[in-house]
Amino acid sequence: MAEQQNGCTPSDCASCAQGATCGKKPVDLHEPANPYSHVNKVIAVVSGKGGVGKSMVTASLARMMREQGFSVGIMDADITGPSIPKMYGIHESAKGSDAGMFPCEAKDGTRIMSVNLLLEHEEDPVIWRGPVIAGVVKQFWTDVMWGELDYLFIDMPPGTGDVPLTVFQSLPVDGVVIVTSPQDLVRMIVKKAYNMAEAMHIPVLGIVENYSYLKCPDCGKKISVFGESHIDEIAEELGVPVLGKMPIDPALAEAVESEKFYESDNQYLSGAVNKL
Ligand SMILES: Nc1ncnc2c1ncn2[C@@H]1O[C@H](COP(=O)(O)OP(=O)(O)OP(=O)(O)O)[C@@H](O)[C@H]1O
Repeated sequence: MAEQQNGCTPSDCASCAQGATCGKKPVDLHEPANPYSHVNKVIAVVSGKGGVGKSMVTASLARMMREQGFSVGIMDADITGPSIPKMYGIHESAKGSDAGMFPCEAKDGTRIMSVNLLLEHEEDPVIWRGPVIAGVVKQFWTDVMWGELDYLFIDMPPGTGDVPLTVFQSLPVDGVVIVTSPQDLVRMIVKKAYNMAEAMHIPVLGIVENYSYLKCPDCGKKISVFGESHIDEIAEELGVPVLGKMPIDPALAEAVESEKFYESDNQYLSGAVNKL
């Protein structure tokens, strides 16, 4: 897992000849959860680049698990581009007590924390430097009272910068879901995300392809808007499952636009239920 320094893990140390004397023993950088949080599984949703619909996939996975009867939270770690609260029609401010901050609860019971719930006006831009942003994400773990959760999904900012690094090092992430779209650079981009997770010793649970195709409303033909998909080959090469292929679906876009994602019923990822 993320207990590493100089590329070593505790299990590496156990079998290393220098294990007893090495001054570079792994340091556990994990931050403690808020005492009022009991989270069973933490899943980070990542993408190697922006614009692939990562928030859509995060919320879709959360919805799916919610529909299965699990208690679910979403941590919106995309601090400079938060979109989760609006998808669920949440515009209020998060409340707090001496013990920490309460996540806001969506109409389907999904608990949400996002920087937008802490800003005076939700249109205010977040103009903070990387370390400050990373610190806020850490606080979403240490200071938020998530309560009992079966799943906490983290909507990560795109790429492999400060925030993903902080999340992987500081939070007990159980697995990563990689989101991508069927475009030319996809092989390289997926591999970047995969390699980052591997470097942090976090298992990749699978890949979701978004914008896979568009179904013609008249004849039902599938149109590959962004080119032919290569996700099956890439997933096989990496030895990870494809959790689903999501088409461009106007019903999903409408659920976001109308801020009623809590009503959306996305079947495209149903194959992922047993893999999370
Ligand atoms: N499969 C889809 N079908 C229809 N609309 C989609 C789909 N995926 C995403 N969208 C829409 O595209 C827009 C951008 O999606 P989203 O907010 O998830 O991207 P994002 O999280 O900003 O992407 P990234 O974080 O990768 O830059 C949203 O308005 C969303 O409703």
